[in-house]
Amino acid sequence: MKFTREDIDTQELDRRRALYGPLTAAVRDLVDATIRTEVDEAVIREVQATVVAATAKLRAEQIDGGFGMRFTADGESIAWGNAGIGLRNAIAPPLVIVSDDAGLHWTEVTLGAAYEGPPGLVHGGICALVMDHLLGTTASSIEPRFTGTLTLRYRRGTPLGPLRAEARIDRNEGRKTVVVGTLSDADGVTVEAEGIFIGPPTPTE
Ligand SMILES: CCCCCCCCCCCC(=O)SCCNC(=O)CCNC(=O)[C@H](O)C(C)(C)COP(=O)(O)OP(=O)(O)OC[C@H]1O[C@@H](n2cnc3c(N)ncnc32)[C@H](O)[C@@H]1OP(=O)(O)O
Repeated sequence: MKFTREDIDTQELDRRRALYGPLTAAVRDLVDATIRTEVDEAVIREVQATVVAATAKLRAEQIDGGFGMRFTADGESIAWGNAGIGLRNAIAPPLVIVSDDAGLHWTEVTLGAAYEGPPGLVHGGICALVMDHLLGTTASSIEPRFTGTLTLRYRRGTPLGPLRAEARIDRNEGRKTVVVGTLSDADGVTVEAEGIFIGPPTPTE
């Protein structure tokens, strides 16, 4: 697994956020526009050439493989390629996860046309992505945990649009943490989730 240390201070981190965040937002918007556009064929071809040229510019200097997870000297994590939260990943919704002192973790996110499965509804795999990441973050609030088993019950279709997901730890069993959660729209729960998240063995195991 690719964990590296990035020797930068908060100011530099903020500078990079301000640089890459708007680029990612623009690409995300491009994805949405590509799905929904109804412009003329000539314009489509012109835009394609522009996008290909822009991609070639970004490709001029690239890292190998995925972005990995980097940590600053202050211990702040930079998971900018992550499919759920990545600041540099236009595929990520992106999720912003918050928590309270009582252990509730939640995220409010709007999923648009790029996340469609059945017409007008969120793709089931995207619901799983949201719940996996939220439940995994909840499980990892004390120490890192990886998804062992994720069980979802799709109670009804999840409409595209604004959604809220919540999670909390149900119980800890040694290095297993069981987390439960829900995904909801304005009318209530659409998906129930339970996950078993597993930490690395302790040195005595
Ligand atoms: C810094 C970053 C964080 C930052 C936080 C970021 C949050 C990220 C959220 C996203 C999380 C992900 O997507 S993670 C990516 C998806 N997940 C993965 O790739 C994990 C792939 N699987 C594995 O690496 C492994 O199978 C593990 C780690 C899950 C388990 O391997 P292991 O450690 O060898 O486990 P093992 O000794 O056999 O078993 C330990 C105990 O767990 C149980 N167990 C084992 N596997 C499973 C399983 N799949 N489902 C249920 N239970 C299981 C066993 O019965 C046993 O229970 P008992 O006998 O003790 O009762």
